[in-house]
Amino acid sequence: MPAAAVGLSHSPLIGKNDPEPEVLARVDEAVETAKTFIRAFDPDLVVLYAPDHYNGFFYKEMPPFCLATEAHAVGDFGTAAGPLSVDTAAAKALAQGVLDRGIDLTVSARMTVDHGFAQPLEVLFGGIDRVPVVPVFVNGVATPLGPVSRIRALGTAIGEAAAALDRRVLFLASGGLSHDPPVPVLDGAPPRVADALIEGRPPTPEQRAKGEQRVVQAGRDYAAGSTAMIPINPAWDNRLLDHLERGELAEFDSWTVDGMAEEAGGSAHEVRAWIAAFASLAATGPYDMTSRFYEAIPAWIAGFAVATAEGR
Ligand SMILES: O=C(O)CCC(=O)/C=C/C=C(\O)C(=O)O
Ligand SMILES: [Fe+2]
Repeated sequence: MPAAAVGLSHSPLIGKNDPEPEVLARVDEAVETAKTFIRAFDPDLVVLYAPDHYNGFFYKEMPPFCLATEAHAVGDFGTAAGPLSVDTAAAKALAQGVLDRGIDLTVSARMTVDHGFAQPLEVLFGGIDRVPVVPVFVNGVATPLGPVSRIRALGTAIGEAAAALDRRVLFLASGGLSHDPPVPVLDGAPPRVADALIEGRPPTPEQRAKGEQRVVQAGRDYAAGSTAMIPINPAWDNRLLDHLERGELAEFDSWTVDGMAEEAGGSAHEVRAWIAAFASLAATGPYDMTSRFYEAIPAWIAGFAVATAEGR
C-alpha cells in the first residue's frame, strides 16, 4: 500500500504572537516542502493523530486514545468551526481492524476536536473539510498517561489495518515537541476549574477569549525570558527526530511519562501523535524521512518541527 507520514507541530500562538520574520520564513519554507510532498504523494485518505486541550475530552471519561467516525471542530484560537470531512466507512473499517488486533480502542461517533486537529488540516490542506480524514485523538496533556509503548502499538495496529484498505494513506501527526504551555491541570485546580475539566462545560465566548489571551500573554512572557515554564529542549527534540528518521521506534518504549515531562515540559506528551503516525507508516514497510525541519520558537512556546516520510 502506498503510505506516507507528515509530522507538523501546532501552536495556538501562530499568527497571534509570531517570532521574527526570518524565523517565520524558515517555517513557511518547511511547510511548503511538506505541502509539495503531500501534493506529490496525492493521498486519498488522511489518518490524523492529534491531542485535545479540554475541548473534546474531559476527566469524566478520559480515554488514552479514541478514533472518530464523525467529528466537528470547536473553532478555538482562530481555527475553523464545523464538521471535519471524516471518511466514516474508512474510520469504521480501521476501528474494527484495530480492535481485531487486540487494542482496546475507544470509538466516538461524534468527536469534538480543537486546534490540535483543525490547524494541520488548515495549514496543509486549506481547510478542515478538504480531504477524507480519520481523526484519532491521542491524549497528550491529561495525566495520568500510560506507557508510550501502547501508543506505538496503537499506531502499528492502525497502520496494519490501513494496509488492508487499498488506499493511498497519509499518516499525519499534530503536536509540539518539547513545550510547556499553560494548559490547565486537574491536580490542585480550584473547584470551578476542576469542575470544567471534569464535566466539560463549554466556555462562554468571554471565557474562551480570556483563556486564549492568557496563552498569548504566556507566549510573550516566555519569549521575553520571564517565566517559570520548562525551557524548550532542542537536544531532546532532535533525539526524538533522530529516532523517527532512523525508524528506531522501539527506543520510545523506554521513555517514561515523568521523564518526558521533566525534560521537555508538560505538553511534550503531544509527541505521542508523532510516534503513532510513524509507527503506522512503519507497519506498512520500511520508510525514508524525506525532509526534516526543527527550530525552537519561544514566541510560540514550541519546539517546532515539520517532517515528511514515505514508504520505500
Ligand atoms: O484556556 C486555556 O487555557 C487554553 C489553553 C490551550 O488550549 C493551550 C494550548 C496549547 C497548545 O496546543 C500547544 O502549545 O501545543
Ligand atoms: Fe497542543
